[in-house]
Amino acid sequence: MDKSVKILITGKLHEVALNLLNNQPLELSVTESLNIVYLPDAPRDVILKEIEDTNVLISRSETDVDATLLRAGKNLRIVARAAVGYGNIDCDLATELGILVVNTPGKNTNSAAELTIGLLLSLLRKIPAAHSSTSEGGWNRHHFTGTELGGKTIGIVGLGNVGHRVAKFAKGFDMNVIAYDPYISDEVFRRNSTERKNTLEELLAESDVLSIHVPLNKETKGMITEVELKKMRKGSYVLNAARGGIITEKGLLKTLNEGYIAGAGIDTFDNEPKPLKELISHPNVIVTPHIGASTLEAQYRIGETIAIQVLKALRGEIVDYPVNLPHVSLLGSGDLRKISVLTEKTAHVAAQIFDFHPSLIKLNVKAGLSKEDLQILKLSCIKGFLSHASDEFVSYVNAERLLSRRGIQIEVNLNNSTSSKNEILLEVFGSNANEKISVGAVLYDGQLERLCSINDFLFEIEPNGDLIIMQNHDRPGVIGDVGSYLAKHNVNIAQFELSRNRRGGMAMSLIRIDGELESEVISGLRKLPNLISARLVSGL
Ligand SMILES: NC(=O)c1ccc[n+]([C@@H]2O[C@H](COP(=O)([O-])OP(=O)(O)OC[C@H]3O[C@@H](n4cnc5c(N)ncnc54)[C@H](O)[C@@H]3O)[C@@H](O)[C@H]2O)c1
Ligand SMILES: O=C(O)[C@H](O)COP(=O)(O)O
Repeated sequence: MDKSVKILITGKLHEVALNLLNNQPLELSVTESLNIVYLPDAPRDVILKEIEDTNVLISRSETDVDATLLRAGKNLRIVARAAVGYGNIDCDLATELGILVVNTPGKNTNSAAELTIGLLLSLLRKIPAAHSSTSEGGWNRHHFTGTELGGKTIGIVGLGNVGHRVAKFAKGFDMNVIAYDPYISDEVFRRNSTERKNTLEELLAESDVLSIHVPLNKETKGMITEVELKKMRKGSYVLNAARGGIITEKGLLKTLNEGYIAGAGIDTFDNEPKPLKELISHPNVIVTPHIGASTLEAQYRIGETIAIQVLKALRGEIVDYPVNLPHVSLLGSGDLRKISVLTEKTAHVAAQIFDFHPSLIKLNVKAGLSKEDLQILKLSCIKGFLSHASDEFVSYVNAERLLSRRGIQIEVNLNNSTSSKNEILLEVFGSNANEKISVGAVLYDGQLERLCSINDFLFEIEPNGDLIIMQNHDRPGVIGDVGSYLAKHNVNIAQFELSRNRRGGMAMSLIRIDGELESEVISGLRKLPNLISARLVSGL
């Protein structure tokens, strides 16, 4: 079977990304071979064809990762946006399909903020027009009289990474900086020494320059129309290096034509790569072709980050910049990662040993973790539990959604303990009082994993490879019969653990085997004398 992972890249990436993917560093190496298909600027029909057997898509703003593309990507597991804005990705559908979306926030902040200031200086000092005129032999010193930045007020909409950096640069030019961002605390405004405006209207009324730095989404689409622009003072300027569509181009063009807005600097448009002709050719408009992130430095940082995100995700590790991983604080803690892996394995065992319809899962964890960490354990538990029973791809992304669709509740309890022995007890309940199973596991010293109980039976077995779980009457000869039977079928036993409730009573055995087991071997095992049940627990 071909185990290679196909990575389709549809935007231009810095070579550092390709180098990292091609020569994975030891600590990030993945077991599967990677088949990297690099098609920057590929037309849509080519992408639609290539996506069919793609597992990882790495894209930039020119690729619309819409429902058509996502649904065509039957094997798609990761969409990696090599930048910040993911308005061009149908994240809801990606979540529904269990596809992880990652991006690289903060890696192009400086470049986008510098371009914004570049547009502002160009606009107020008429640099592009002065350059064209002078390079054509003109010397029109009076025609190019401009306006200073110093003393003017810049109104920033969205005081996130880029907005905050633009504010910092603007202060360097002695501008007054005001900002509108209802989603951040007063503390952030204080830290940035930026004056908060509680409404967009207030901000518009006081700004000489309006600079947009919000993401494009349902709320921000069309948030600045002709009406909002007319709330600014006549002769004001507008900058948009965030996303086309936040300012309506029709409204902007109208106010420019009326001479109400004195000029605009625009890097991002409604219809890229074919923006509105009247807007880009307007004499008071300065335009660039969405190059806010296009610097060597930003592209290096983005390339490095996106390759690492993809490798981490392929290794099943927690990524640093998930877009659609719900409520998970971004964790790097080794202990948490190891406990979550063991939780997933414990849930995977539990999912293979009950004979009733589960209605409630209780995950009890004894470890030195914080309350926030419980979310990742919860997702690991669901992932381990459902991946056995579901044909759907179960990931950290869609785990909660898939569980609730099955009507199963989950409860996670933490007993905070700083002991070197971390304990996991997973209980699964059905709707009748007698329907309950439990599986316990322990992580010793942050590294030694052991499965330590199933219901009332105690063990100490490594949860790796395939396990046979067998119940039998505690009578002489059972172990011998099972050993000979497995040997006859060429099955090598790596570990055998027997536990019984009382002498001559019931016993349970866990047998860790090397290699894979044919299902007929398990059926045959069940027919041995004194055997009550035998199941194979695989995929650990
Ligand atoms: N031109 C380019 O090449 C380029 C480069 C980088 C970023 N961008 C774009 O710039 C935008 C900002 O990027 P960022 O890295 O600063 O993102 P960010 O997430 O750090 O900041 C966005 C800010 O907008 C605020 N916000 C959201 N909705 C708002 C609303 N309705 N009203 C007011 N504030 C609101 C958020 O609270 C947040 O503080 C994004 O759209 C991004 O795609 C463009
Ligand atoms: O959202 C972003 O980060 C910028 O718009 C840059 O996107 P791009 O470099 O993929 O065009």
